[in-house]
Amino acid sequence: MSVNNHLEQLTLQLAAPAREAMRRAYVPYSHFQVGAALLDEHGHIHQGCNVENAAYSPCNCAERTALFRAIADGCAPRSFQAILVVGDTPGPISPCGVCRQVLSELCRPDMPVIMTNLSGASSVMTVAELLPGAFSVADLEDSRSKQGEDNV
Ligand SMILES: O=c1ccn([C@H]2C[C@H](O)[C@@H](CO)O2)c(=O)[nH]1
Ligand SMILES: [Zn+2]
Repeated sequence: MSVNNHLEQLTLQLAAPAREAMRRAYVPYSHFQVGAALLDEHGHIHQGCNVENAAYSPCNCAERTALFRAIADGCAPRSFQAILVVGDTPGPISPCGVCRQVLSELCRPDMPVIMTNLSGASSVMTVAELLPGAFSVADLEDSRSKQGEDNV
């Protein structure tokens, strides 16, 4: 299967579950519903919607809801095949910086992120393309090894 054909198949498979999740968004403040559908290595789909809060900062985006749900349900980090996100945006929805950081930790760098809107616009970027130079565990290791040296 060609790369484009594969992405079309993923889009067909994930668009409806993402839209279904979008309708469950809890958004009394922004009134902006977002849905996500995350495909795991076994072919199971984990849905996510945004969940807001009166204190604003605890708001959780649809992408992170799907990722955290999947991890809580026992999926291994970096085992996912693809995520599709949908919002009522003029063009394909763009994941926020926090979600890009979480995607970079929990998904493989080459995993496709399919960004769509309700009119059918769609664009695809890999996790690495969405956040080049992400802060990662490798950055922590360096500081940890230096701490280890200080402690001896
Ligand atoms: O990719 C995105 C962008 C925004 N939101 C949410 C966060 C907030 O609840 C609302 C408005 O920013 O949309 C998402 O869930 N995903
Ligand atoms: Zn986000």
